Amino acid sequence: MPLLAFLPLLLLQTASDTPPPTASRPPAGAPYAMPGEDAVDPYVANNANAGAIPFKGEAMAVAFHGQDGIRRIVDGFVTRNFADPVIGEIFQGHDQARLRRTLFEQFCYILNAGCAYTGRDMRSSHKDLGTQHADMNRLVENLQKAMAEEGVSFPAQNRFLAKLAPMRKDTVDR
Ligand code: HEM
Repeated sequence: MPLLAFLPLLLLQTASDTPPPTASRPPAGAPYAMPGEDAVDPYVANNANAGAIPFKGEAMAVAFHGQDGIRRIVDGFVTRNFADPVIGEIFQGHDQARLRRTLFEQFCYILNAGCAYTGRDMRSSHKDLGTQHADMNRLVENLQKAMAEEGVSFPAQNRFLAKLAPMRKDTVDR
């Protein structure tokens, strides 16, 4: 009987709960930089900055082993890029902590694994890097190695790379 007495209260509380944040928009007032990261010039956070429309459904998130898998892939990818004998130099002096966070958000958002992207758009974040097509190819190889290490299937790897491919025009100079 006492339990029944609480029932309306419980129902009322559930109904008035605010909906959970969705992957469709960044949290309001998303900060430009998180603690432990370098300051950056102000910009408007928007999922559109991620540069691609997310996959629909859960298949790609599952293929990448959810947020934990995406985190491992991004960590492997960033570590490889900074240590790379060919393109590593381009990354030196850039904020590795920020890159790990924003790349994770971007991949997670595009793979529809439940994140919002709060980083900068691809054109403005790459405008002063002077990267070339060969650098991009090398970067893609590093991503392929990181995805293979996580055990992502080749079809799923290729679907993801096809989503990123159009960003070449914004991230590469010539
Ligand atoms: C599809 C291609 C690419 C994607 C999706 C991508 C993604 C990103 C993201 C999400 C950021 C962080 C943005 C922010 O700080 O708010 C970033 C920054 C950066 N990217 Fe890329 N990137 C791509 C191509 C490249 C290439 C080809 C290179 C060089 C080989 C490169 C080097 C860098 C560097 C050095 C930064 C740090 C810039 C800074 O500190 O201001 N990226 N990239």
